Amino acid sequence: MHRVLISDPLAEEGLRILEAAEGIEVVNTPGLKGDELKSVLAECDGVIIRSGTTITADLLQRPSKLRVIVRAGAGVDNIEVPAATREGIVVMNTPGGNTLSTAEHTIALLLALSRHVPAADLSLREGRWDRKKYTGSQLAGKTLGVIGLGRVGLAVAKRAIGLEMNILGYDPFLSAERAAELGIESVSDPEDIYPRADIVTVHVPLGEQTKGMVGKSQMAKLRKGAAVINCARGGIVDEDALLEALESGHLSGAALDVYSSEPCTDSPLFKLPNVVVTPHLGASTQEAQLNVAIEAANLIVNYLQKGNIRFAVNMASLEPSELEEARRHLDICRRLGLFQAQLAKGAISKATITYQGEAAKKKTSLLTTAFAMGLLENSLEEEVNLINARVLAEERGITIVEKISSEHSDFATLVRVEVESDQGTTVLAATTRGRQFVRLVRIGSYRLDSIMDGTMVVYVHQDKPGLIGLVGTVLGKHGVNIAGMTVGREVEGGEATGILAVDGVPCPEALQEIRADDRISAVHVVKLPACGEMPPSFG
Ligand SMILES: NC(=O)C1=CN([C@@H]2O[C@H](COP(=O)(O)OP(=O)(O)OC[C@H]3O[C@@H](n4cnc5c(N)ncnc54)[C@H](O)[C@@H]3O)[C@@H](O)[C@H]2O)C=CC1
Ligand SMILES: O=C(O)CCC(=O)C(=O)O
Repeated sequence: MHRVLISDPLAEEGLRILEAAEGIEVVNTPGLKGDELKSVLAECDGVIIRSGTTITADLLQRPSKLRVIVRAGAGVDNIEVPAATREGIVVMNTPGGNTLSTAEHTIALLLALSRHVPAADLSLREGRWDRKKYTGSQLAGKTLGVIGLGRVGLAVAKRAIGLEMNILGYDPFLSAERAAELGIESVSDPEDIYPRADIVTVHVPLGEQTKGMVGKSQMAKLRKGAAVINCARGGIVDEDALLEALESGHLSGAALDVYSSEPCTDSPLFKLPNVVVTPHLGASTQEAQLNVAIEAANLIVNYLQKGNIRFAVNMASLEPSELEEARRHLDICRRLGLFQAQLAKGAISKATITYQGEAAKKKTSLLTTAFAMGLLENSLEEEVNLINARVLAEERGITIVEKISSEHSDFATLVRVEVESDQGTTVLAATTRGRQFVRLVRIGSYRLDSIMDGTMVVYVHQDKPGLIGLVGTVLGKHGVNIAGMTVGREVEGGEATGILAVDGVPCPEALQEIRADDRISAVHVVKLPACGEMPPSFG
């Protein structure tokens, strides 16, 4: 049974999906905080949050069962994503479900601001017929500066074009050509927006680079009488600088849906009549809440039931069909990692993974993570998975380099790994056989062909008659049955490598006896999962 905590209010339709899902137990207790939240989280496999819950590193500390965090919404700034990644917890969001509602709310604030709707409303309710005081400004013909032209920013721009506004935009990922097609004049430096805009609206995620991006110097560049809207995240517009610019009369107004600390019920900005405020309502429509709740519920159910990952913010997402396609290669890479970990001597400092043929066309960053997972999974106390393996490798000073080779090889698909340690370099290469088997086709300079399955005895010996028999005899004497054998050599009479697939794990005495023969220079036992056996994160 997988337990899922709902820690913020979620639309009924999402709850119903969770309750109907097989093997899912729902813990619907919005509003938990501090230690109580931590102890409930530790007993849950997954959690669905909105903006009311902040997931800190402390809440994620092991021991905890938590494997997945789903944000029913777009912004993940209320989750310490690097800490989740470190603990192997996948973080997913539901982008798109609340885009239109948030864009509409931005337009609502834009209109309310330009026509003083909240102040005029209050004044009339208080018995004043003040028509002159609330003379506004027309939006048609004005310039709206849009910073961040992703889903919400573009939807805002499209709607503002409908209001006959001119749009000046900046987003590092939107080309000038595409912007022009959409009727947006794009600039290559956001600083160019401020002197030309009548109103600036931000639609970027909150992060190191965007925190305070509309600050004192940007406000100074704005024309006198300009206005600012923040419907993205508190802190992107510097609240102190905004207050100063409004109080000095340099800015004519501001509209805010989000605050640097939430909930926020007391701010000097709330005392200014030319500031329109709402309590983080951008996504608060029935439609948006329905969309994100259904999407969040489906994401968590599919992950917990089938291992499917979509909209992950801390790993490459794979559609179920892509995952099915990638599984064989994930399996090759993890097995190479497991093999390397048992073969390489000394402290590993670098691993270079080269993809050739079919492998080169896959999501290689994910395959590389599968290799790192295999390399570390038997050495560390903590769970190593497709989310945290690269971070854990980095933490241990292992540099992982990924290469794509267009060279022709004898195999339709080939993954080669070269692991460097303080005691030398180990090279392995593998390919597939059929849908289920992984074939090791190279160890160091030896070419061979061995199925990477179960327990294997790998030894390096002089290429002389009788040595394979000797190893077999010793293993037989110690009750170890040999199920298969492969030998690879460079030149006749030189050194060769043998791999025996064995039915049991040889005891230390048997290995000692084999090592005692000075014609055998190395013996290793490598234990791999049975063919086809894969971890849950491979789907
Ligand atoms: N008020 C509310 O209730 C809601 C607020 N939001 C906020 O709006 C933000 C945007 O949401 P979406 O449009 O769905 O995200 P998105 O990911 O589709 O768009 C964000 C855009 O910002 C751009 N960007 C990033 N750094 C930038 C920078 N330094 N300068 C200019 N552009 C930059 C990105 O290239 C991207 O195109 C979210 O991160 C969230 O914080 C989203 C939904 C509801
Ligand atoms: O959860 C909410 O209602 C807020 C939505 C939001 O801010 C987001 O999706 O980023």
